[in-house]
Amino acid sequence: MMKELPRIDLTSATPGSEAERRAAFEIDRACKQVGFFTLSGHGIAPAVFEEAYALSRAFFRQPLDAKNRCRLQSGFTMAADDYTPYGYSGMLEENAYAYMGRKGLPSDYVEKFSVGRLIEDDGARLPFSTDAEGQRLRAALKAYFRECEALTARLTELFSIALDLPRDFFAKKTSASTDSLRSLLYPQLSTELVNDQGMGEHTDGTLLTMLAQTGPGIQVKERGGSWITPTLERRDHLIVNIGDLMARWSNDEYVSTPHRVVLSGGERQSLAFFKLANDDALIECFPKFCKDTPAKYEPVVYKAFSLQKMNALFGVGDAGRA
Ligand SMILES: O=C(O)CCC(=O)C(=O)O
Ligand SMILES: [Fe+2]
Repeated sequence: MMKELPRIDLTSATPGSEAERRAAFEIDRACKQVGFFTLSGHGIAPAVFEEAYALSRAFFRQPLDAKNRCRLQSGFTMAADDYTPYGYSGMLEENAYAYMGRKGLPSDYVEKFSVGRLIEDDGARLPFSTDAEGQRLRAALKAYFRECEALTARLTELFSIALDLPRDFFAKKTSASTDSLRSLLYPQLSTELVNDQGMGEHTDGTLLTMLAQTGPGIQVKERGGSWITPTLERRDHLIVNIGDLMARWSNDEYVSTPHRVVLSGGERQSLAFFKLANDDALIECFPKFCKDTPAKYEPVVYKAFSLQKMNALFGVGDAGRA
């Protein structure tokens, strides 16, 4: 039984180096085994994480009516089917089980503040407060978002090496993806709460997810069914997992592993970055994984693949929202 996640260190993994090939091979193995690994040596400065945590925490500490002013009216930025959320969402507003199409299960004890690619445009109208604190939060989340974009670009190059694909394969498939970043605050477990569910068991719909955390809380269900609680040696290390999109693309050779968050003795913050694909990207079994075995899935355009899940989460169609 696995106790900890595989660890990948990128310190010497410069493009073209032997260390890069080794890291690609280790990532490949981790994705087949558990679909999760921890990441160090990635080059994001500790201060970038700490700014994002500190300013998010200051935001969440405000009274509810101040936080409620930082919501998008529609909940979304553009058309009704554009599910890039921006701004605040409160405790028990979302339900990770519903996202999985499972009805009647408890909602999540977590507060979130979300941004997407529009954060890179300083002129974009986004639901931050206009005071100095609001603008500092915006700058901190922008800085972290940009680091996440750069790092996932590097990680997807490692995937392309592992998968015998051209180095720029994923860059082309993700050039206009509606990636998002969510800053999360989980409350301390207390007798006022009806359960210890920070986030119900789910898989991510993503290509990749990168998670930073201030302390343990996420639990990963390994293939045997037992739960691993990963710990990080340092607050600037990351937990990376692949999502349903990568699982499907790899003919399920890579696993999109269920995970959940359990509340405990202290408050916990996390930063979750979700890397997606272009709406028109064709998701068709990587040649490496359908040489000897037939492709399990029909080719699908990413937009069609993702809408089904998002409709369930946001209560469109019959999946409902708890
Ligand atoms: O906050 C965490 O630790 C996990 C969040 C997560 O799994 C998600 O948002 O999909
Ligand atoms: Fe998740």
